[in-house]
Amino acid sequence: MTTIEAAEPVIQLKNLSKTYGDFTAVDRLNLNIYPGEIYGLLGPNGAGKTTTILMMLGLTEPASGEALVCGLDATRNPMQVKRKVGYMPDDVGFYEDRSALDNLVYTARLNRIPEAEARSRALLLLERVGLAEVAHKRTGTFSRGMRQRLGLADVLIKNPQVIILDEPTLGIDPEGVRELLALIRDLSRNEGITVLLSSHHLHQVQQICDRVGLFVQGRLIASGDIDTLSRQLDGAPAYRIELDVLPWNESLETALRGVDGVTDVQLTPGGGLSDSNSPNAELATVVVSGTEDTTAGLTKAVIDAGASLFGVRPLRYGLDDIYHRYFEGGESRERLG
Ligand SMILES: Nc1ncnc2c1ncn2[C@@H]1O[C@H](COP(=O)(O)OP(=O)(O)OP(=O)(O)O)[C@@H](O)[C@H]1O
Repeated sequence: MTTIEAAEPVIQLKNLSKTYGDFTAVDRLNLNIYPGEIYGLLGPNGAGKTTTILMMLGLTEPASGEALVCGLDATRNPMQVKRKVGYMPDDVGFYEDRSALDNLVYTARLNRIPEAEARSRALLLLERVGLAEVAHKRTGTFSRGMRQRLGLADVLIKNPQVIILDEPTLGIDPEGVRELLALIRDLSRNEGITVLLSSHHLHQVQQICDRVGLFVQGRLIASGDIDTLSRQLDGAPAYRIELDVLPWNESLETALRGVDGVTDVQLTPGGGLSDSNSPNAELATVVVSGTEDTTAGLTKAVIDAGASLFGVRPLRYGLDDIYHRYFEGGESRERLG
């Protein structure tokens, strides 16, 4: 158990299911999200992300199971949950003919924040999300990126413990995405806010989330940090290490294959580099896959074989690799289920 997991979860989903007629949109979902975490719910369109979020907010009733948010059952206490949770839907609505400031003050009023405090808080938040200069402009003139930043200010006005963001980066240009993600990360790190965000953008999720859940056809097929996810890859080797060695021969290959934890050794095609000290010899670059970090064993094997080691580079699986393996491999998905 990590330190973060020693704390009480802020969000606890227990065997949560949702059906529409015969169709199961969310299937026995179990998930804990801990204080201050940024958790990414990652999945393709129709996977059930929005339905799950709506159940956490008490906006749609589960067929079975429980959604506890800040210790409250969301289905039974939607109003109390609403006070503690800021929710930003994928398309945030504002009064288009009113200014950014007016919109925020209006939300503050709805949340029973006293008038004087509402205005100062709104101005502070506009500053925080980089919209201070357009505070008095009508939101109808705002770009998608500006609207999302205003949406973030809008959910923050009531000082929530948790923010839930549904596809927050949808339709924003790359620079806008970068700014919004930096802002979300900053909020989490500096203010201890717990963040759940849904997305189908792998790279974005990978940049800011502490943990990620892969959601497919209503089921969470894997959850964890990037390293844990890669280890869960249905027995596939989680570690790859690139080595530059000289000379490359069969006995060195056998030695490397014999190291504990090694599952494969592949010579990189065209990976040979000239060694400046012996121009006639070529450095070989090999990729060694394994179920664990085999660096120490590989280094020893190269030296014991009388060869020279010129480079060792760990290659990590990106979330992209992981995502595609899960999403493409129907067969392995079955086995995981
Ligand atoms: N009110 C509804 N009635 C019937 N089916 C629904 C309803 N709401 C959602 N669904 C279905 O449930 C499944 C999950 O939908 P959901 O919107 O939760 O997915 P999602 O992962 O959020 O996808 P997206 O990224 O497209 O929003 C989809 O197949 C959708 O068609």
